[in-house]
Amino acid sequence: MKIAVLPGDGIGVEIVAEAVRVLNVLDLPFEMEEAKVGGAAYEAHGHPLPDSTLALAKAADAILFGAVGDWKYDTLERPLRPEQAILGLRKHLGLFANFRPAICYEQLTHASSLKPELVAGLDILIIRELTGDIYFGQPRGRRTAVDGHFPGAQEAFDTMRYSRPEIERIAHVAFQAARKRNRKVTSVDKANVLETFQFWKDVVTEVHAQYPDVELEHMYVDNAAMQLVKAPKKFDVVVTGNMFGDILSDEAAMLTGSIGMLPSASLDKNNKGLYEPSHGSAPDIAGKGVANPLATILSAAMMLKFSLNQPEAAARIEQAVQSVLAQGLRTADIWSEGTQKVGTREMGDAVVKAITMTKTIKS
Ligand SMILES: NC(=O)c1ccc[n+]([C@@H]2O[C@H](COP(=O)([O-])OP(=O)(O)OC[C@H]3O[C@@H](n4cnc5c(N)ncnc54)[C@H](O)[C@@H]3O)[C@@H](O)[C@H]2O)c1
Ligand SMILES: CC(C)[C@H](C(=O)O)[C@@H](O)C(=O)O
Ligand SMILES: [Mg+2]
Repeated sequence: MKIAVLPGDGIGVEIVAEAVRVLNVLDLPFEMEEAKVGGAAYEAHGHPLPDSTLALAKAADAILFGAVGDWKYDTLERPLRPEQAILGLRKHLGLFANFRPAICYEQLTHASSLKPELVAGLDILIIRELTGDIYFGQPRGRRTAVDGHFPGAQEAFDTMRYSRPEIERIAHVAFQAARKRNRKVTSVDKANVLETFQFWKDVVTEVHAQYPDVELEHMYVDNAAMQLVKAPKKFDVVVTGNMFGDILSDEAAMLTGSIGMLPSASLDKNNKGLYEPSHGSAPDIAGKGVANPLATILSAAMMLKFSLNQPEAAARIEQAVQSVLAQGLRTADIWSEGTQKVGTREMGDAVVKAITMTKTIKS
């Protein structure tokens, strides 16, 4: 089982180190190879996604990714910016299906910014289309306006687009995922304004005909943003486009207590995948040893389940995470009165120890 390890920038380095330690304690025949990506790769090779990193990612059975980006690269021309690395990996590897489960662990009910009763027992799954939409649509650029409110002025433009097969395949992913859960899909769109999303809604409705056992509801994205904080437990599977999914998944992260708790899996049509926390490189706390590594550790568990066919090992990681939370250990982002504040490393240590304990009990 070959895993490409791409820590990236900022806290990416710190949190991936903990996930790797957790994987190593499982006693499975992993072959891990690390490569630079993002700003780190730009510094070393002059490009955020060097050919060698892309080749490693392609050759691996799965990819463990940290995060990329730093404010200092924001003035670089766009193709050289760190974020292009993760966008390029998604595109080149065909990782169109992004799973972002938002689960509120019992011990973190009080860490959420919402009232405990709203999030207790929360378990929703955001499925974000990841290789289309305004993120990748062409043309895009800058030009002189020939019409609009200010003809002759400089303007910038992007293109929002989705093709029928792109919508069909993500709709199938969502309905199939719902069959393994509570059989409800909420498709989030902006069909009242955007033709791209009227088409999205039409195609999702057509695909739904093949899944009569799954309930489908449509919701506009502005309402969905509101409903997510009003009554999040009414959702089961949420399926949406690339940009709305980006925004709603950060919002959903706060239902779980912290963005540092939200893992993700980005899958291709054969379930080969890239696994990363939903958050970024957090330059504001990078290098301080305080970042929460649990989203990355839980992403490693998703990797074992989805791409490496090791569901038992995945369950051991998930149980270990629950166990450290039950012990009262908290990084700063999920800390509350009466719990013990720990750093990135100590949190990783605790997860490793909890896994080792289950190993001892089993043998
Ligand atoms: N997939 C990715 O690599 C990815 C995702 C999102 C953002 N980014 C990039 O990251 C950089 C920073 O972006 P941002 O600040 O908007 O978003 P961010 O997710 O990096 O950080 C947002 C806030 O959440 C906190 N945070 C994030 N992860 C945390 C963790 N594990 N533990 C504790 N606190 C955590 C940060 O300290 C910050 O206050 C930008 O360059 C952005 O483009 C990369
Ligand atoms: C860094 C950026 C390109 C990325 C996105 O917008 O997809 C990030 O916000 C994410 O959620 O993975
Ligand atoms: Mg995002």
